Amino acid sequence: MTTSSTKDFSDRLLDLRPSSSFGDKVDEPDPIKTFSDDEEDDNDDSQSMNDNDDDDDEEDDSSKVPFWKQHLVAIVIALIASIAGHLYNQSRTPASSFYNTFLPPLENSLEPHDHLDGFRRTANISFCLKETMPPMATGRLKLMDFYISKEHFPTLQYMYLADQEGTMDTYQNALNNNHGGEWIDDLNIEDSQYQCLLDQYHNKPQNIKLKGHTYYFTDPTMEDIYPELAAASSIGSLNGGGVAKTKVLAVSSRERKRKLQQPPLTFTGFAAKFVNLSSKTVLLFWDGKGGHDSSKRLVAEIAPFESVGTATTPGQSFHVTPLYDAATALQRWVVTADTALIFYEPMTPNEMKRHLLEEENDPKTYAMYQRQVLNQAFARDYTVASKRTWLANFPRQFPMHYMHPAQYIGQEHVIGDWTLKVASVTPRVFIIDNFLTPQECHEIIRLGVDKGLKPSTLHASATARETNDTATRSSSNTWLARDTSYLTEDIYQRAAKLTNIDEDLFQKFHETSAQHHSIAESLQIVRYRKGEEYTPHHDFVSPSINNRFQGTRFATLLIYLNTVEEGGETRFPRAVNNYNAAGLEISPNAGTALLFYNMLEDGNVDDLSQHGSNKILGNANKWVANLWIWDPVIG
Ligand SMILES: O=C(O)CCC(=O)C(=O)O
Ligand SMILES: [Fe+2]
Repeated sequence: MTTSSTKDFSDRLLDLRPSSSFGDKVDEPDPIKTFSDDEEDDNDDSQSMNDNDDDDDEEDDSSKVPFWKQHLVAIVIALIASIAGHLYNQSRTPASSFYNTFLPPLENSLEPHDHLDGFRRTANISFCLKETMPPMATGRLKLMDFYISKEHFPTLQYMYLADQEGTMDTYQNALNNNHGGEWIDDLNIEDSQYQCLLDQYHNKPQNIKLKGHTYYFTDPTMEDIYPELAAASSIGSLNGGGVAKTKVLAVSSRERKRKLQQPPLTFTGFAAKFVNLSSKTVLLFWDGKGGHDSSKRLVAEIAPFESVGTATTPGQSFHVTPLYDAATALQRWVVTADTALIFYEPMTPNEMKRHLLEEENDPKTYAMYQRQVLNQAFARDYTVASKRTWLANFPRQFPMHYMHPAQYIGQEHVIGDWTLKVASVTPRVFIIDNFLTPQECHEIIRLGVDKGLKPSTLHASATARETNDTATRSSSNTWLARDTSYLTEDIYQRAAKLTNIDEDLFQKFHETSAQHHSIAESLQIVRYRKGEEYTPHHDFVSPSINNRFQGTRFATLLIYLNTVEEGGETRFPRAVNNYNAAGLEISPNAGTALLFYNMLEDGNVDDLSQHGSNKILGNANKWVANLWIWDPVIG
């Protein structure tokens, strides 16, 4: 079979090195894990082909045979592979122009396109009557009310004003030039929702809050996820046994009820978010397992009025310290899933106003503080309605990219030759077999090895610095830009087709470009060796509250490059199903892809999208490629 030969091939060519030096390095899983764990850059680290990690060369006992004879087969294979690789991998460098006569040069235009035209951060909130809210295409979104104190009117007002602006500069100016947070009457804002807000502001007594509406995502029930079982129960009771029973109807009602239950999950983790509502940078520490000073670990540095996300488990404690005095805890919290959004808020709103406006004369920072307080107010109402933690920044436009529906487990969507099979409704996970051929898997691994792998890193938010925590993520990785080869180019095209998103948006991401017109990062190639793992984490990132687009990793396309027999399953430990207390586990199968969404339709990120890679148990390495797709745009 093709898959087993794939494995043999990669075992032989890529997994020859003993992995013992890494095998026992991994600690027990860590109860904290930052939201975003990956470098976003595709910088060209010029590491050599053989990644420098302690390959123990095996003793050669046939030393009397001439070198060339010993290695003849390997040399011939390497030569053929290298020529074939070059033929396949048409680079645009002049040196390979010979091959370019066979294929047209790679196109990588960075033409600005218009998917952000008309983007409005305030698009999905309304201050008019509920009845005027447009009906939603999906039944999973329900209307909710939220209430904003009248003091926050200027903050909203400047958000509407900024949304009217065309460029990033005029947008930021409108946000920042807010006259010290005071309302001014003569702003020319055309938005009809804003007009309703203005009416409320004028017509409501001072102590009555402004009332807004938006939609929140409602969790699917077990009946939604298993409609056949649910139907069996209702048809059974309607027919009362008078009709000939089908196989499904033969299930007793107690049995049906049991089958519609989720086993108690073995994993209790969740995403927590820490917001610094103080005007000084703080350090966020996790207190660690030992509970003494030496066990504490730095999670991230949090700038004033910014935030950081981390995955954790109930009962873990965290504290913040001043930036230059890490020994002094300013405040400490023990987190639970119900208190997963934490504000470090040392001053009252009046004190902060006095401090920033009178003492510091800094209306720009005061405006940022107010946006965070507005977010805090919305977060409370969102949680009351949805029973979920608001981990995004209010207001956040709903995802603009297409999302494949996942109505029940086993549902299928056919796109060309692919079938997307729903493996989980919540979180939304699809399995796609034969996304790559075995040869293509080999080629991607080869490109990754050529580029040079280095130990994977982690970072906590768009603004936090990187860390390298081997207890959390012990793999090695590298990045391949879209225009690396015709194959990578093709993978981006396939990804666009599979996700039903305009292919032009998947253009090569240029870090240096101010244009922000890509939604796709470089392809990340990851190798796990025996004993290595990636503890449960979230792929989404926590953007700055100031960011216009609130971009985050909307979807993950994870492609298995080889088949792994022992361990190495991708695990969604909180996936809802009726059969596995460990959630959803998928064994790597060469060429198969997983598509999952890290966001919900209501603009929040999906806490249940938490996932990781189980430890590799056998001697065969695990290789994956992942492609992160952002909404609405990177950065
Ligand atoms: O290797 C896997 O199965 C998961 C990888 C992953 O979650 C990631 O790279 O973010
Ligand atoms: Fe991940």
